[in-house]
Amino acid sequence: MGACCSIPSKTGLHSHATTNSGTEFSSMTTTTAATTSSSVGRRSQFSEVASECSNGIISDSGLILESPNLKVYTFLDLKTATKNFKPDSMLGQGGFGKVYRGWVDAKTLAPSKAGSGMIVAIKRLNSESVQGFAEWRSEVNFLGMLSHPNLVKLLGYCREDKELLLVYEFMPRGSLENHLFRRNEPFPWELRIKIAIGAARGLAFLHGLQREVIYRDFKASNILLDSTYDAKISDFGLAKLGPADEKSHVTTRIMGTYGYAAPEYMATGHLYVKSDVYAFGVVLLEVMTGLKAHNTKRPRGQESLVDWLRPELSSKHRVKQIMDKGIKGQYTTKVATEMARITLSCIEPDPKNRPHMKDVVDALENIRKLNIVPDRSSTKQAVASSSRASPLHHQYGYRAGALGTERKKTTPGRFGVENGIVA
Ligand SMILES: Nc1ncnc2c1ncn2[C@@H]1O[C@H](COP(=O)(O)OP(=O)(O)OP(=O)(O)O)[C@@H](O)[C@H]1O
Repeated sequence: MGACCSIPSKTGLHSHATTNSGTEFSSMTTTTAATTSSSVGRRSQFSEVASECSNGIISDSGLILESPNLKVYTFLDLKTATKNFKPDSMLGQGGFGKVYRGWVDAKTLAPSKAGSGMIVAIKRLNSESVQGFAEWRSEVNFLGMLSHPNLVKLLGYCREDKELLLVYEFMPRGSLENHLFRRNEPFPWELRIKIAIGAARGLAFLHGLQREVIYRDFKASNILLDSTYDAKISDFGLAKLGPADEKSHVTTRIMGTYGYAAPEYMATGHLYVKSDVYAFGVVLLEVMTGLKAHNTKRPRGQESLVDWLRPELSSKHRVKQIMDKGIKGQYTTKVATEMARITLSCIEPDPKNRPHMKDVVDALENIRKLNIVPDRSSTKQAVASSSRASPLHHQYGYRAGALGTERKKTTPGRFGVENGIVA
């Protein structure tokens, strides 16, 4: 019930002229009537779970919305909100476009002048991107319907001629990737485990729906952080509805990010819910070591973090050697070995042997409770300094990982049709 009532209703906010023109999207959110009728069909894609409440269905502390409560913006609205996409308001850049800081009215979500109202993140997709429309539509379909404390909130969208934009709640502490790899000070263990638990809860929610959602692109750069480092999964561009009936997998074009994609998916195109569990295990390995999932700058044989370090995870002694040196003293040996155990199970080559995300959540929560280190002052100091540092001023350069140095500014390469590498 709490989750239900905490979701603010934005019914009636579709006041701007709708600009949808494409047939694929035209039935989605154009008018209240259309929204209601189309959303009934869409809701059934997900499930008939748990109890109903006034604006949706509650499921595992999340909510499947009755209708997508999204505001439709014009391109001019979003130009105004971002000061004409001024370069200095850019928050980051991904494979499909740039993300800008913008301002909207906190109540109506109407665009406002910089400095008044609330900050939002506005993603503007590259107009030349072939894959862009499909990703944009997937984001609107999934994030428009699902609501959970560990999924980033989509507030609205714009589609006008070739312009495709998405408006999200602003996540002031950026992504886990920024903290793990792009800053000079090591990121504290307590925050790493807190974030891992939050992200695991988000995935568990998706996997717990009656018609499961396979996220398909789980990675550190898609875990965004609010002001208190609560994690929210963003970027549903590659998400897929899980198999219908008794099937175990869906077969799909191979797309994702090097280093995170599960071996069975890379080899066959068969995508399982457990393929997400594999990617989650890769993120856990990054969290433990402070090293990137895939880095072509590492020596031969070490490019793939999993291939390189998987053998180390089953030895208590060797696990200590691979932990990020920067956070020494912030966790106990027991914690490191338990982390290694759960990581190893997530990256099992056979998807059947990987745990369910809800079990991963439980395991991580237990690990968090286990971590009674003798002297917590180093952790407290590290947390305080991490909280003081502004996430909006990422320092680029080098930082020490456990086993060497990792160059900061390299986003793991995405693959798929967009850049022509289809396995
Ligand atoms: N809601 C948000 N609040 C604050 N910053 C954001 C938000 N969404 C994205 N960003 C910033 O923009 C960057 C780019 O995000 P985006 O989702 O486009 O790409 P990515 O996940 O980094 O890479 P890829 O597109 O290759 O998967 C993020 O790393 C983050 O720093």
